[in-house]
Amino acid sequence: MQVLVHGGAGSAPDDPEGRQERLERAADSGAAETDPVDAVESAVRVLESDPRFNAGIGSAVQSDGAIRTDAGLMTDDRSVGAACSMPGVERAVSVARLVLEETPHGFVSGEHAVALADAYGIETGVDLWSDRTRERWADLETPPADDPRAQLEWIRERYGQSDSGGRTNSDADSTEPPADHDNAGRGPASRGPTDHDTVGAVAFDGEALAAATSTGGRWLALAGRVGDVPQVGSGFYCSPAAAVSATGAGEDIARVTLSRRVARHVERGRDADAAAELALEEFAELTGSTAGVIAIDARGTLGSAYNSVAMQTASATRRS
Ligand SMILES: NC(=O)C[C@H](N)C(=O)O
Repeated sequence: MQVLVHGGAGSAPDDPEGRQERLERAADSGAAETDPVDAVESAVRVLESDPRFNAGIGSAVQSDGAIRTDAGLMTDDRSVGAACSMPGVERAVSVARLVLEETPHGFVSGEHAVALADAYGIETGVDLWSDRTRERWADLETPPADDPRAQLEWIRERYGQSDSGGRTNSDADSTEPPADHDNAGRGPASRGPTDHDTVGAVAFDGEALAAATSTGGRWLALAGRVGDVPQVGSGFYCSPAAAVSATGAGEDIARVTLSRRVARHVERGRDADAAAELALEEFAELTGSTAGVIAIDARGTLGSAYNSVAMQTASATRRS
């Protein structure tokens, strides 16, 4: 089994070594499985349970103060499962798998996805807050949780343009270096320190492929916002040619269906690495935005590309 994982495209992360270790552990855990679906689920779960990543525990907080998780999973026979907007669900990837395996649907949302998870024994009601997200949220002057207009006003200037500390665009561009100075002067989508950290995995056992992506979305997003991650072809995709997982500015990834683009380039003859590079170039040209992708093709070639400051990846291979 070959497994490649990512820990999100974005700014330079805190504790890169600790995160890298966890990514290696996730890849190893996936490679120990004998089925690619088990492999991507297992790898993603290792990352969802780690508060340093924006998936499961430690996920981003939406404008009403709630944390909602999203995930998508796909196999090379084009079976798809996705679930979104799930408060209290750490193992979003397992709910995506449940949708794929147990329902005639491809995508289930919100309270119904949570109820479905609960009915099938996936833990719900989990406290997804980490110390880091609690502190960051407490530092913000937040709008009333029951006023969507006030929330929209509040996020309008902040979403994708400032970090979770609420600095404005002009603050971030000022000569005074912000705390996360690694981000200063970069594209808007790279500024939020917790805007990276979405997680994903792709796996290949020599015959079959699978892809999965899981996230808490992005900081300073309107309550109920759903990004690319659970949208098939955008945050994840798998065809007989390649399995792909994407990360980055979700609205921009979705409008160019970034993951599908990578698989299409493999279908037309490129290997996973060249396909990832090419799709990301197209993405950057079309949107001017920031993202990253990982991919594995049906020859077992691994690929990755990103145009953010950082995107950590890890891979593992285990012969069965
Ligand atoms: N960090 C991320 O990758 C965020 C994710 N793509 C979203 O927009 O929800």
